[in-house]
Order: sequence, then structure tokens, then C-alpha cells
Amino acid sequence: MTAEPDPRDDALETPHWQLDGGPPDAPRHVVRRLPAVTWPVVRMIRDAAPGPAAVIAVMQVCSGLAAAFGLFATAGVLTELLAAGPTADRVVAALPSLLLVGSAYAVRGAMDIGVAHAHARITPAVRRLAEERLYAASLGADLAAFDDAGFYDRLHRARDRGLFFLERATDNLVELTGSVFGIAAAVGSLGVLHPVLLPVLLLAVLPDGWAVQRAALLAYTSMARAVVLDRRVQMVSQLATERESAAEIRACQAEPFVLREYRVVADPLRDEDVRRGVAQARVRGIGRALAGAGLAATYVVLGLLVHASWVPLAVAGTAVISIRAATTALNRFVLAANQLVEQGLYVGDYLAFLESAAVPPRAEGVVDEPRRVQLDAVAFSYPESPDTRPAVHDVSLTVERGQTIALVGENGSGKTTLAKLIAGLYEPTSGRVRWDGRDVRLLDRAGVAERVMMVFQDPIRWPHTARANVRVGRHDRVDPAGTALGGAALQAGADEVVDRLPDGWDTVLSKQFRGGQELSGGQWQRLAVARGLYRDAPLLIWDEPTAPLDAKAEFAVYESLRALAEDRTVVLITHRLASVRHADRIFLLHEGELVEQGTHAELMALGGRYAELHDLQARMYADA
Ligand SMILES: Nc1ncnc2c1ncn2[C@@H]1O[C@H](COP(=O)(O)OP(=O)(O)OP(=O)(O)O)[C@@H](O)[C@H]1O
Repeated sequence: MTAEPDPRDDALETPHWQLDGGPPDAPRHVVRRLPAVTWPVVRMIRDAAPGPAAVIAVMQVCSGLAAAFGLFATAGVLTELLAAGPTADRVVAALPSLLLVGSAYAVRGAMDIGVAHAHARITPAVRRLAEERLYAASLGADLAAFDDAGFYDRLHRARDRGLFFLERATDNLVELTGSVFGIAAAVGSLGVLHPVLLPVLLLAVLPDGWAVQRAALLAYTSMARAVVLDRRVQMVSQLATERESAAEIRACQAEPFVLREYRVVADPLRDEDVRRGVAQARVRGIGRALAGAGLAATYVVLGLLVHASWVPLAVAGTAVISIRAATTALNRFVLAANQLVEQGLYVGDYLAFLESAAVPPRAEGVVDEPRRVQLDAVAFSYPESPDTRPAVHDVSLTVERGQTIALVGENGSGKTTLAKLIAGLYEPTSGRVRWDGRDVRLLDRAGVAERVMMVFQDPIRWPHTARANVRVGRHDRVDPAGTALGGAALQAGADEVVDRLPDGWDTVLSKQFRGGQELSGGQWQRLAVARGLYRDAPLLIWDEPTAPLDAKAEFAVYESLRALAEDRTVVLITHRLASVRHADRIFLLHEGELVEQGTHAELMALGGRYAELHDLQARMYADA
């Protein structure tokens, strides 16, 4: 019988699961913050849909003018209707003003329809542009950022909340500007009718505004506290529902473990949501009660003014309509402003991510095909790594063009990290990586990347066609007849894989699409090797390229590699020491440090770690 594991014993339970700290920056004053949060949304709208934005601005001005005109015309109607004389005469006298009121409302209606049409074009355009900027920022971020949990949190906030709330903020900005013109029309006419009504009017809307702002603050605070949990729930959701994990979870009987993990993160998340919802409901209730009292006070003051004969009855009648219009517009404004301020915080997260992901510009040194790659006392530590020892420490080595070097060592000894440093994917924490004497940090990033080809241990399985899986190695390479594609596939043994696919190169390699095919681990690896060969760069870095390959494919790949090495620089990482015999120089890493180096013969003669590992492997194969 298996005991249900105790979550407290779980070594995988990291502090990431806990509720995060407090809110980063609470919105204390809506009005003060409004310009700052509005401006980025305005810029986004301007960039995404300048035409519809201009149409909206013009039409909202016209709508506001029509509303003001309608209110003044209403005063005219009431004046005629409340004048002395027979009713029929008064109605006839009021007709011209009535016509004006009707025309004003018709114009306003037409403008509002126009605004709605333009608005419908803006929000999708903003979403489209914001997504592209987010993906560009994420793709442009330094590789090291992806080893930083804080980066993931920011990315998660920007993608899952920032994008969504940027859309909502766009809607609210349109609503806000519309309400501003509505207020201007109503308040303008109210001020002309009797200025004392203006401060009284504020009584009706300020309490509601306070309540909406409080509720917004509660929502944001809660979101900031729960963002890490939220991300964790998504990860569990992926484990529970995605194909990639389905087989192994069943094989390990890990279903209860995944469900337990879900409970551990989902329970506090639910509690947080409930706490927030209850607090918001309380705040809104208080706000509504105060707003009702404020509106009643407004009408009392109006009654007193009429009673004291300070304002004529017709003006008072129009004032009632103006007050209703102003209250409606002000409520719209308060709601939109508060939501905008709340959404502005998420939009701020989105913008902060774009900024933090931006890589500082370098002196754009031109890069040539490197003839010599040198590492001088290079060290590298992963950000936020609990390991106090650097992943790579004090490594110096040189490799010339036409040479093949091999990096060997136990698991976790720093080989992959070192390879990424050589490729310029990581910047050393100390020391220097130089290409032809020039510090790689000072060279143009794209230029450096252009000259590197890296085949990874766990290459991407692109959910595209077989052709795209290889061509993505250098997607802009001109190869209309597919000669380079065929050559790379042949060298990697990927041609045999493709020959067996139902639609050859056009077969989609993902079961998530209709007609898609799945490959074995070794077949995927052959495609990855073909991708690397297709890239055809002067600096080749192979990180365990042949581990999942069968003996025949492995032999073919090493043959290709030997041929390629003649006019290139090759860095080979492998655990199969038999494969590195012919390397010009072998570097043995241990706990991030270079402990032995030399040719195979030299290292064997040294009788150190390399010789020991080599003999161990040789014995294993001999026994087998
Ligand atoms: N993204 C990362 N964030 C933090 N630490 C990392 C990261 N990647 C690797 N490490 C740590 O750095 C050290 C070196 O890892 P590296 O992947 O370079 O080793 P390796 O020699 O390539 O191992 P293997 O033979 O298993 O592929 C290890 O201690 C590992 O735990």
C-alpha cells in the first residue's frame, strides 16, 4: 500500500509557491495617477490605429457639443411650456425648440454610432501590436534572463494580465474621453443655469468614486500577491492536460502527486479570491449608500433654490435633466478612470517587462568569421542560483580555426555552460571571451549569433513540417531547389526519416494537428543535426548531438563533423570518450574548473581523471 505523500515533506515545494509580498505600487490617488497611466495607452492607440483614434476624438467632441446644445434647447422648450397663456399656444411656441432638441439628439446618436464603429477597430489593433511587442521583447531578452525566476514572473504578468488589461484600458480610455465631453456638456449647461449647483453635484458622485477606486486597489493588491501561485497553477494544469507529460505521469503513477500539487496551490489562491471579493463587495456597498445620500442632497438644494425664487421653474427643470446627465457622465468617468488606473498598473507591468527585457545596446563591433576563440579566466554564475560555486570557474582555453576541441566531464561539470559562453549566449561574470582578440561583449550580437551553430542536447521539436524543422536553422537561407536541405539531411541521416513520412518534407511533425506525425527521440535528433548542418556557420558547437542516435547514425554524424571541421572551429561536448579521440585538444571539466587538457594520448599518459573515465567506459563496452 502506498501512503499519500505529505506535502510538507516535499522537497520540490519551493518558496515560489507561497503568497508573494505586498503590492508593488498601490494607486493612492486616481486623479494624480490618471495622466501617467493614460499616456502609455494613448501612445499604444496612436501607434496601432491612428485613423480610428482621430475619428473617435472628432466625433466625441461633436457628440459633446450636440449634448450641450440639446440641454440649452430643452431650457427653451420648458420656458415656452411653463409660460402664461393657453396650452395649445404654448406647445406651438415650444415647437422650434423641440425640433432643436430632437436634432441635437439625432446628431449625438449618429456620432455615438460612429464612435462605436471606430472603437471596434482600435481594440483588436492594440492587442495585435502589444502582442507582437511582447513576443519581440521576450525573444530579444538575454538567455540569462530565462534562468531568473523574477523574469518569469514579470513575463507572466505582462503576458497574462498586461495584454488583457491593455485591451480593457483601451476600451476604458474611449469611455473616459466620451464621458469627459458628456460632463463638459452637462456641467457647462448646469453652470450657466446656476453655478451653485456644481459643488452640490460633486456630493453625488465622489463617494461612489471612492468606492470604485478602493475596490480596484483591492483587486490589484490581491493579484500582485497571487501572481506566483497563479503561474504555478498553470504549470500544474499543463502537466495534467498536455500530451508531453501524459505518458511519464502514468508510468510513474504520479497522478495523485500532480493532483496534490494542484490542491497545494489552488487552495490559497481560492482563499485569496474570496477575501478580495468580499472586501470589494463591502466597499462598493458603502459607496452606493453614500452616493444615494449625496444625490438626495443635490435635489434638496435645487428645491430650496426654486422655493426662494432664485431660479425660475423652467431653469430648475432643465437643471434636473442636466444633473442626471452630469451624474451619469460623471459616474461613467469615475468608473472608467478608476478602472483605467487599476488597468494602468497591469499595463505598467507590461511596459516594465518590455523595458527590463530590452538588452542594452552594445558597441556594434563588426564580426568576422573567427579564426581564434580565446577564453581568459572565464567564470560564470547563474542568477539566483542557490549553488555558491560558479557553474564555470577560471577557465582559460584557445581554439583555432580548423581545430576540433572536446569538452568532457561528469554531469553538471559545466560543459554546456562553457559552450554557451563560447557562443556568446551568456556573458561571463568575470574574465573574457575573445574572438580574434576582440571581447565578444563588444561585438554586434546578431553578428556573433550569425557565426555560431549550436546543436543542443534537447533540441526544439518544432510543431511544423519536417522541412521547416531543418530550414529554421537558417530560415532566410536561399535554397530554392532544396540542395542545401537535401545535403544536410543526408549528412545527418535525416533523409531516411523523411523518406518514411507520409508527405515527406511536408509532413507536419506534431500530433496536435490533424494528420500530424510523431517521431522517435533519435529521429528528432537527426532532424536537429540536419538543422545545425543546414545552418552552416563557421563555429560549430555540438552538445551531445549523438546521444539518442543509433550506432550507424552516430558514425555518419561524426564522419560529417570531421569533414566540416577542416575550415571551421568545432567544439564537441560528449560523454562518449571514444568519440573524442581525434579531437585536437580535449578539456576535462570538474565542478566548473578545467582540471586536465591535452590530446587523447597526452591525457591517457597523464593517468588522471580522463584516463580513469576512459578506462571505465572501455571496460563497460568490453563487458557488454
Ligand atoms: N539554467 C540554470 N540555472 C541555474 N543553474 C544551472 C542552469 N543550468 C545549469 N546549471 C548548473 O550549472 C552547473 C553546470 O551545468 P551544465 O549544464 O553546464 O553541466 P554539464 O557539464 O553540461 O552537464 P551534463 O553533462 O549533465 O549536460 C550545474 O551545477 C547545474 O546545476
